[in-house]
Amino acid sequence: MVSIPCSDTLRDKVANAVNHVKKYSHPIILSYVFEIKEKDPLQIFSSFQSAYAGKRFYWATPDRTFILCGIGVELELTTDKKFSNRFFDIYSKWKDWKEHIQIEGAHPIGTGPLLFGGFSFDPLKNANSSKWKPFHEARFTLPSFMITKIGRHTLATINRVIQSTDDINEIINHFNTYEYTLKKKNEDTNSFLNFTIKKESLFYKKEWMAAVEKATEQIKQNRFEKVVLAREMLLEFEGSIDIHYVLSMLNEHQPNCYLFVVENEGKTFVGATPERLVSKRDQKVQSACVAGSIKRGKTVEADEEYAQMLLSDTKNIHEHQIVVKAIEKVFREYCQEVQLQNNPTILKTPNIQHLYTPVEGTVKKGFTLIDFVEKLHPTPALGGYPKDAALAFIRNEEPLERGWYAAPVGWMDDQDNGEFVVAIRSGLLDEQKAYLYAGCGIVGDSKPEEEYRETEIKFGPMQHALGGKLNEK
Ligand SMILES: C=C(O[C@@H]1C=C(C(=O)O)C=C[C@H]1O)C(=O)O
Ligand SMILES: [Mg+2]
Repeated sequence: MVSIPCSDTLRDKVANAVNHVKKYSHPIILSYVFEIKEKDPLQIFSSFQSAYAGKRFYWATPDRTFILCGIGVELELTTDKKFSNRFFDIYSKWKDWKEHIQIEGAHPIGTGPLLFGGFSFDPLKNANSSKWKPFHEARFTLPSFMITKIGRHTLATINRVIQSTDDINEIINHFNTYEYTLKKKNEDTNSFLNFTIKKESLFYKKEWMAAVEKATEQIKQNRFEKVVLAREMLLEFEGSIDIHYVLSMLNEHQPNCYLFVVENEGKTFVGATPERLVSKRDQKVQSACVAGSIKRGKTVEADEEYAQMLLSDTKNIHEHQIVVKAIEKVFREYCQEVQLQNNPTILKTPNIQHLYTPVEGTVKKGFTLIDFVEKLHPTPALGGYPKDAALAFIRNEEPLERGWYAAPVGWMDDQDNGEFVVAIRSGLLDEQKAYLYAGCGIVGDSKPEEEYRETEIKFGPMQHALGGKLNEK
């Protein structure tokens, strides 16, 4: 098992790093990667609750074969730039840092210095509250240390930003302390539901239904083809929400979904989404068209019947094809080879089933992960089509602030690998309050009552993880 080198070698590395800082007048990120005994990242997440609450992140892929658990904030990059500039501003800040990174130890993709964070859905939406303010238009952090689970392997990364004025002994101490912390046995942590829902508020039902009606009229007048309208639910609690409990519930009850948690001091954005926006590993990029929905059946037969109904439903197919067309267009432009199947299949999560078309490609030289994020977001699965007309409609008619809901959340490393999901089936936890979000794609033949029912199903996973009911199937 590889470990942090003995202190003499470590001293040399640190001295080298300090020289680099002086030579280039720029701080450096020194990153150590080493394998540790198999550990449960959920347990690690919770064992740092008291010392690092507000400074953690968590990420798991739908099959849970790739998990990140980040602790502490070594570096924070934020931007309040509007439009596409929020993407490129973050990218250029990270690019500056990329010239000043030293990594020690074998570091497979997903280890070493990587940023975790996300972007706002729409910087042009007027914010009437300060609910999302600490999240900025984009915010990414480099963790002080991180656990990466790849299959059965558990790797640890310790990062340190070294400034020219830093003391060498203190830096060495940083690495040794975290190495000790990561290797020691974690206490078993179980959390129990010790917070209960006091009040559930749903806002603006009438206004929302009217907005759906208005959208269908405008679609029939060919002003646009599709728009996604979302709703907000506020849950108020007796006792403080325990994020470890919520995450454990999502982990257990939402297989087939990505898990993400972004802590930001007192606020936490958390969700279990089935929808990948884009992943890039070396030159391979993947995205997914997820749009068109139907409930789960109570029996295997009923479930299959619903799936077949969805696969042949013209309204849902139309809703889905708009997304396929838009994502395919981006891939054809930015990739040299594109693979996608002609017809959607079914993606099932415990609460709902969706039409699903995965898209894959090999990126053309010169395009980056952030280029894809910028160009894809929001896909017509979350915004609509055409993009600008749909966004304008959402801005004017949707009675809520989306913040980071339905926006890209994920990670990126220094070699342009990374993955972003579409942050749906999610909520913003703020002490004794949780704001949950759910939306649905409106097309010409959408019926307000049916779409309303679809959002109720989509609130289900977060409601349940917070101690509320699991939607009846
Ligand atoms: C907007 C949401 O979901 C999106 C809308 C869907 C639909 O309308 O069929 C399906 C999947 C998602 O792309 C949400 O869950 O909040
Ligand atoms: Mg729908």
